[in-house]
Amino acid sequence: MNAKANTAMNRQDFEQALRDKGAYYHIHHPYHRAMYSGQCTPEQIRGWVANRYYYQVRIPQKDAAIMSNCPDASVRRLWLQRILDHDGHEGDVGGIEAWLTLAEAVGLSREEVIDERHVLPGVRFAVDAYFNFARRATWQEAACSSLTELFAPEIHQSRLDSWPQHYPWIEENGYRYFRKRLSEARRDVEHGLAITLDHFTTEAQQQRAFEILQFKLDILWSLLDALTMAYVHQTPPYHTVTDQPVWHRGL
Ligand SMILES: O=C(O)c1cc(C(=O)O)c2c(n1)C(=O)C(=O)c1cc(C(=O)O)[nH]c1-2
Repeated sequence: MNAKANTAMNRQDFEQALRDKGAYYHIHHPYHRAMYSGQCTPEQIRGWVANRYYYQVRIPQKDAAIMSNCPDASVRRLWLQRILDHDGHEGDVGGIEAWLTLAEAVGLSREEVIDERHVLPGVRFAVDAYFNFARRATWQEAACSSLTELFAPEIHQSRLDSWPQHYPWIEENGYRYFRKRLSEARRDVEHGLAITLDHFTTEAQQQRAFEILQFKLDILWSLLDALTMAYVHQTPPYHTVTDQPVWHRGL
């Protein structure tokens, strides 16, 4: 037998190893833990919602980038649904609009969210790293990077279970986004996972898949680190020299 035996995991073990990466999901970040244990101030909730808006608007652009790199129409036909989920279509205002409803429900104005004045540079850089990866990676690698969605239904559910009781000042209609994502994320991940299990079949490829998934976990964690500096430690960028939000609003 060839001395260089294939030590790749079988499909089932590979899927389990990808799922095990959930140990590093941002559900465990102190900022999230504080949010669903009721320890956040209204300002901290608003800061998270206003900054996460940048993720919301970038996600469909990211998905369009993946589609532009994918020559397979049958994959594109399914992937397209992600863009419709966020941008909306007849009968559904879409996730970006639902996020703006959440923003208003927590006391932000649409205007201050849409103009991205609250988006911290660290958040922008983290989200843009995801977008830029999707642009330059193969569509299979980019699909793999979406697999943090394996863990997303649990985080949306944890907000639905805990926020209304801890934060009675948040208007009920704000929760629609989280409810909407419960089924959408499950459907997305079925597709993303099938692509990943089909494509990453050698040991080296599977190691690459773990690295890609860790990259995405790093993005989500870094986003919350930036929020922690600004809204928990009260040390936003340039705090040693000014209390003004002088950072750029995106180029
Ligand atoms: O609220 C969250 O914690 C969270 C996490 C993630 C994720 O794991 O990337 C997504 C979402 N939400 C989400 O709402 C969403 O639409 C989404 C799309 C994607 C993706 O990578 O394509 N991730 C996520």
